[in-house]
Amino acid sequence: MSLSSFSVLETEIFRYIDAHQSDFIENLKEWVAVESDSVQPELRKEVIRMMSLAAARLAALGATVNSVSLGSQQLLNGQHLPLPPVVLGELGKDPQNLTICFYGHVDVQPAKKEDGWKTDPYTLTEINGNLYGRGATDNKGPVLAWINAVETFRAFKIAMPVNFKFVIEGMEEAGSLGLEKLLEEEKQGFLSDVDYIVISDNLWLSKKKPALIYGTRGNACFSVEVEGGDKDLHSGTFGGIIHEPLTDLIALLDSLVDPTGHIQIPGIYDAVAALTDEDKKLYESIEYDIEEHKNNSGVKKLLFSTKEEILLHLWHYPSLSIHGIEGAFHEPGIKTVIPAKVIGKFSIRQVPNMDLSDVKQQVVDHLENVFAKRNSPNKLKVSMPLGAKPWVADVNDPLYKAAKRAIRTVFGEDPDFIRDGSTIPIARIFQTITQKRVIMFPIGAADDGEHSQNEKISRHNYIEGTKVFAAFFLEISKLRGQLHETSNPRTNN
Ligand SMILES: NCCCC(=O)N[C@@H](Cc1c[nH]cn1)C(=O)O
Ligand SMILES: [Zn+2]
Ligand SMILES: [Zn+2]
Repeated sequence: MSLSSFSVLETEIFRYIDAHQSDFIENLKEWVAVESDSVQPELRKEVIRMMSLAAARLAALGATVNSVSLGSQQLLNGQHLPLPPVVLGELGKDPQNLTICFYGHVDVQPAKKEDGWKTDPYTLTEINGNLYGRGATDNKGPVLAWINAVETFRAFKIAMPVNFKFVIEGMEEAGSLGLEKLLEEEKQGFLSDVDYIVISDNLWLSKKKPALIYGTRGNACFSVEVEGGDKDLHSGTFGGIIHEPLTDLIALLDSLVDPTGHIQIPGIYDAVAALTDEDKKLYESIEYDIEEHKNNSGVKKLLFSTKEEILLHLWHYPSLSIHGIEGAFHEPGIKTVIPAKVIGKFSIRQVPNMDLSDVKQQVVDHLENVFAKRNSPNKLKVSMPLGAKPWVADVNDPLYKAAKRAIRTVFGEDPDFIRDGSTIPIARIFQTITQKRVIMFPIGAADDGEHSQNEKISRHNYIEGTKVFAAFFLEISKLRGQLHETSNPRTNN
């Protein structure tokens, strides 16, 4: 097929997508109606039902579908809960074509109308061009946009420009239990002939300007436990004569970060990669509205006032957040207790070239040092239950160039190349296992409110997102032959 016939085909394809908007929105409505909340055990059967719908949707496309069982998980109360299967789909096996593997998830965060939703979270509702509903942008909308784009090519009954593979999971919001093991097992099987992996599970930085994501931070999650005696005590009887575990813990937590956001753990910034000129150039050109970001957060003042400082502290530097204290009295009212054991939770977002085992050692050394100065007889235990490395891609990779061209075709402008301060651990896992390039190709806008009340995707982003994926397939098909001329994916530490 010549390049000029590509543009005729593109026009036809875009026309088809416009003409089928209502069908595509109806499909999203059907998916949003399933309360596939993976966080609450009582809704697990709905997640499993959602996986069957996703499998059926892929089968209707003509894909070969395998719903792989992951067994069960054991809850803290000892109860066993079935894990939803992972859906592996495959469409097309033309040896001339490149094979793109799309990863997405169809489980959602919890949502209740009384949390402050304007509409029922499980009834997709269009208001002023926005489609409101839980999962609309995270991640059911983007998964369906990809499927809509594949369906469009099928409708034209032409040779497919690429071979497709799908990995759709139902436990992303609960830590992707079992997925890494399955991907490891499929390294020589399902994943063996994959050329690229595409993830569309983040947002643009702006409401209007498209973006491609080339980096995410990792995360090191810590628990710090301070234990005194074996039972809670009355503060009237013991207050003033003992070392209180919660007082120790608050001192430990207070030692971690100063009021400017600077982490106080010695050595923590030592390995942070130097800022390159290329990074600086990318940051300067990014469209970013500080006021809008501040208003979205609901806070009165940010720690930094310039775009560059804010982006650097979200993407390029580690940050430390304190999340909570287990065992501390937190209910309303007064309770004059001294808790016997408390566990503080905090996490440190990881950037290239931090090393998780070094970070763990630095944290342990620092906390033990602070604790030692308190001369407390209490027991201190520090652990790192979760460690995810950062992920960075090369924006000069032909894959990113193909995505940029697709965006220009559909949106009429070049994307911003941005990072995401949060963590998508599966990107790095895919890259490590397959040794293939991963791209994060978002279609949702900055104000979509993932995980929040009134989550939405706009009709515009959903439909134009479908077109941009279709255009991307054509661009990828032009990469045949170039693939082996490029180097292996950049692996940061
Ligand atoms: N925009 C995508 C966000 C995905 C997300 O929220 N990921 C979690 C994963 C995580 C990290 N540490 C523990 N869980 C996140 O908090 O970044
Ligand atoms: Zn998501
Ligand atoms: Zn999410």
